[in-house]
Amino acid sequence: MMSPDPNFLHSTLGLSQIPRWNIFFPCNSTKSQTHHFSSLTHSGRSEIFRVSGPETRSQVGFPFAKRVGSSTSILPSGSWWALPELREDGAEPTAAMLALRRMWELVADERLVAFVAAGSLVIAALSEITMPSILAASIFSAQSGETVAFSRNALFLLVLCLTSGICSGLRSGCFGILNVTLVKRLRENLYTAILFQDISYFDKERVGDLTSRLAADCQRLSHVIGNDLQLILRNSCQGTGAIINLMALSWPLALSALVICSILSAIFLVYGQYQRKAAKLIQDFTACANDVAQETLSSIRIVRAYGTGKKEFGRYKQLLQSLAFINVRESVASGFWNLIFNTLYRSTQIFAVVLVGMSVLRCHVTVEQLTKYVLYCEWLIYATWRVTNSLTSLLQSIGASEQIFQLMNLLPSDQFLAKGVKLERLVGHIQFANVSFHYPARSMMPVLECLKFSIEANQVIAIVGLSGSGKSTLLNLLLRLYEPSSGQIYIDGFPLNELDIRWLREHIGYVAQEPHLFHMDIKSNIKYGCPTNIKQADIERAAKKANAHDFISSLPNGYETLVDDNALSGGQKQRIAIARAILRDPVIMILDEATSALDSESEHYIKEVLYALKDESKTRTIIIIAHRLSTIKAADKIFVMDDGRIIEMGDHEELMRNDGLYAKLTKIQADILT
Ligand SMILES: Nc1ncnc2c1ncn2[C@@H]1O[C@H](COP(=O)(O)OP(=O)(O)OP(=O)(O)O)[C@@H](O)[C@H]1O
Repeated sequence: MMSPDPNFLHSTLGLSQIPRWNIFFPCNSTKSQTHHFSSLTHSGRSEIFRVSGPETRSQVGFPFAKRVGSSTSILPSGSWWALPELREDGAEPTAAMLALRRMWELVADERLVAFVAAGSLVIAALSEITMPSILAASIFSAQSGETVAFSRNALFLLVLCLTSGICSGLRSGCFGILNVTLVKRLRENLYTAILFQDISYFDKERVGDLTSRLAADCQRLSHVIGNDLQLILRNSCQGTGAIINLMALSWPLALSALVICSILSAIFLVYGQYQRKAAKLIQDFTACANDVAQETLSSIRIVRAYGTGKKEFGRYKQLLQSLAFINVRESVASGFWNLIFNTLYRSTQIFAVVLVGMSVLRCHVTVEQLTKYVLYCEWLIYATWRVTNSLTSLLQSIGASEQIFQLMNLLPSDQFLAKGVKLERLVGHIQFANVSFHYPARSMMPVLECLKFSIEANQVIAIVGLSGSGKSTLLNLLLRLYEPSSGQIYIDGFPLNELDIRWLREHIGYVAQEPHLFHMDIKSNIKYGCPTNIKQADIERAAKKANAHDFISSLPNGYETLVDDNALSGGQKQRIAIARAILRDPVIMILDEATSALDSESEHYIKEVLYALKDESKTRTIIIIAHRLSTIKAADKIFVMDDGRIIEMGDHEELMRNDGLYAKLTKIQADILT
């Protein structure tokens, strides 16, 4: 099996697939004395660099012995252990304190629960750590026939047992509540912060990355309170109790136990770091593998049609190899850790028995003290291990929280902050005054240049032009999805950016070029964004005007049919989207005709919709981007766009007489259709 090919990973995944880390993956190197690493960076750039070292075969490891290569490479710090590099996300202690404070602010409402959690944690820990001492005392008091002391100890044990049981239950329940509250509030705040960003923000960010912040990263943070913090506090209490008890028994013995714990902690820190790095890589590569599988399976028709099944399997297999590469190393490291931990732990017991046994023989300590020493040593070692483990995990989880808090710090778009003007009545007069625009993501590429026109209320305006000439962009500005780079747009004489955008959008009906249906029934899709008191009769009326009623009624569940983006044809989706826009009874109707709607049915259908919209008492300004020019002959005015400018303007007859681009496009389409 080959090691993962970095160039493959780079070209097929881009870096967006591995969102958060700079990953350096060891390449296959059979002869050279150096490691080649390929870095997959955020910019998608692939860098190769070398690290000197012994000969390696950084292959995945099956069969294991064959893959290990030279025997020295598997020794600690040997080249076999090299994992892909990634940006450390463990938080600094100061950043950790800040993050913990923010988390506390999110759960501060539940402070009573927090105090009960902390209180029960301390009481349970103290009860548990007192037990070994009383247990030993009970046994030895029974052995020496001290009935009163035995009964007192047994009763005390019962009380400790009850308190630790009740308090442990309270502790887990309360920490659980805090945990759920934290994750819920994190997700609420994060989702709101994302939802109210400018549209240009979504041009830069991948939806997959944002949803991963919401799902995986928030879930990961839940470990902080539910697990890490709880375990750190609990084991610190128990560890301190164990040390105090050991000190009370004999301070030289207590110091020797502490030395063993320090050695174990140091080894664990090294192993823990390796293990967490491996865990993060496993998480990332699993996510990549899932992405590839999701992409392939959701495009299965294209994959089948182009016969790329094997290639897609290859993509997936490469990622599985990367996963196996890391998993094998992680498993071997875990084996080493278990070996060291168990050996040291058992040798501590032997050491204690030998050392303290000698003291017993010399009558310096009693057998009861020896028993207590062994028991508390055990507690101390486990407590040290758990504190070290949870502390590393806490810092890692908090490291992951940085991006969440950064996102939560984003201010909502100005559109939602500003309190704009609500006009008494919207008439539908639109004016573009020297409007120029470039997308924020492509600041060097002007898309619209010095647009200057006005549209009277109740007019039907058609916008035509070659693909990429800026038609949809013009509508995006009118919907205020983006702000013009220069110039001003006026609605009924008011600058667009001074109007209350929510109010304005209530009066605009918009049908996008690629209409999107939500995963809900047709009825809910049609009334999406309308007030809740819409009647079924209103929905059906809108559907009839959009020519959607007949096909909806023919479905087995009619308006109750559950749909999504895949369950209907393009034309049917377009009709539902039009019904949705009509139901709003908009003053300004914006229709971005689907590029694919170049069939003969579409001609009648667009005409019918325009007719239905005009055939009403209400004044309505209609702007339609038309790809099929014969559909818009009757428009009051036609704008012809080319390369971000309006190069011709007039009605059908005028433009045909002009014999410009419009006339040329009309003739070409007529020739194609005859
Ligand atoms: N979100 C975006 N970020 C950057 N550039 C964009 C974005 N959307 C569109 N563009 C670019 O802006 C230009 C105009 O695109 P627009 O979608 O407005 O053209 P169009 O005339 O509507 O095309 P079509 O008829 O094919 O729908 C194109 O060059 C396109 O690549």
